[in-house]
Amino acid sequence: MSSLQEPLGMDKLPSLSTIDLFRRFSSIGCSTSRGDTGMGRCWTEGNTSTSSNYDEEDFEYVQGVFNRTHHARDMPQNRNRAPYGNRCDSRHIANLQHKSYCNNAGLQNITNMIFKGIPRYVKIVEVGARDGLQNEKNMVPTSVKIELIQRLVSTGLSVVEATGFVSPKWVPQLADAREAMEALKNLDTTRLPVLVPNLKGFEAAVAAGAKEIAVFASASESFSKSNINCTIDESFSRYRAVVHAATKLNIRVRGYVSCVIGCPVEGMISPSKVAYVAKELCDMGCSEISLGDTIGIGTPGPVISMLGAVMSVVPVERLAVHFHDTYGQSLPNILVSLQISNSDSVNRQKRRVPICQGASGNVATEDVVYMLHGLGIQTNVDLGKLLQTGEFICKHLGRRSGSKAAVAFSQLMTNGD
Ligand SMILES: CC(C)(COP(=O)([O-])OP(=O)([O-])OC[C@H]1O[C@@H](n2cnc3c(N)ncnc32)[C@H](O)[C@@H]1OP(=O)([O-])[O-])[C@@H](O)C(=O)NCCC(=O)NCCSC(=O)C[C@@](C)(O)CC(=O)[O-]
Repeated sequence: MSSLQEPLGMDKLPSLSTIDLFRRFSSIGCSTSRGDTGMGRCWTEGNTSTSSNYDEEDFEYVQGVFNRTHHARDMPQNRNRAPYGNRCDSRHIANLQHKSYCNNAGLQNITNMIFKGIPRYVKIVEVGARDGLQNEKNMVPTSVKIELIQRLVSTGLSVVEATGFVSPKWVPQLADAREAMEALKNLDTTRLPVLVPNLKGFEAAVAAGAKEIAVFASASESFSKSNINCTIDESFSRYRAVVHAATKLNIRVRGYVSCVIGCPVEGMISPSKVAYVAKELCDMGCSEISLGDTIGIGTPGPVISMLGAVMSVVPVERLAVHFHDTYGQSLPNILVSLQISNSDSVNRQKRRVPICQGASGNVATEDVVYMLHGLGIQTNVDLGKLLQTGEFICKHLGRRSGSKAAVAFSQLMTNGD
């Protein structure tokens, strides 16, 4: 998760502040549902109630229509809350957003039209503990990594990539992979894949108790050589051996493709090259192919072209996307990926289960979950807990949260009282 990085360009936001934007956005729903205006009142409803329950409206997006349901929900009465505590819980935020849509007929029609076909559930593969931490200059203590993963698991995430069994000479930050896996061996409710570059890494991963692995190829020849010291075709030979060994042990293998949009050395990468690498990984037995915009150069147009090419050779239900946020494009890229992977024109026969990967070290998973919940898309992730987890790791790294959702929420907390 990428609360690890400083927010990109937060100091260059337009004059309208985040809180003002949020107030404007949410006030439609607040005013019509309770005859009140402004965010402050909306927050107060759930938190100053003297009753232990309050009525809550849920909206479910089913086949192009938002359905409204009522239910009572326990609410704590204590207003001394954690920074991203109860008032920022994801259901509450999602409700506010749904109210905004649903209480305005025009907006609702537009939403239904634009998001027709968007999935109701998105699986998030969290990669912060590996992709986020691998580039940290200062060594992060193993105990902090372990606590980070435990906290991520407690948010409800079903897959948390834990570490990598790569060369410690190349990636010193992950030199403690064995110790980390040892400490996590009892976390059997959650899948904890680990990155593996070759058979040596695979053997070390299995010995440390890994039950799922990920191999990583590239669509750029130059990136392959600089990252794993071999050509793309050589990497296929290595990975075939790894997948073969993994299959014998019933170990699931994910396959990454890096540089799916562009490469720092080669420039733009052709969609057909990405499709070729993705298909090779798929054919050798990778159960899921994660398409990585490693340098975050993608925008929705090229992403659509790339996905179009890949989906013509790999079943869409086996695809995941992994966007870095270098130029602030990750959220639109995720959204457009979900839309195209569910579009009627893609495949009318199969039930599609698109997967979104919260790419770490860059886009914050908090921001992804915030966006998805705002659209009524389920993730199983508790946004409040995720924000606290982001705060935890940022504190250890000695930096501000890079999550825009976290920044927005802390401003809301300050202004809401
Ligand atoms: C692939 C290698 C190992 C080749 O590294 P090499 O130096 O070419 O390997 P070698 O076979 O010549 O061996 C050199 C030494 O490394 C050892 N070695 C060999 N393999 C291992 C291993 N698995 N674990 C530990 N040690 C290993 C080996 O035993 C030997 O030790 P020595 O005899 O000198 O003492 C190296 O280049 C490497 O580890 N690369 C990984 C780099 C990395 O992790 N990069 C970040 C991944 S992020 C990414 O790719 C993108 C992604 C996935 O996040 C998606 C996206 O963002 O788009």
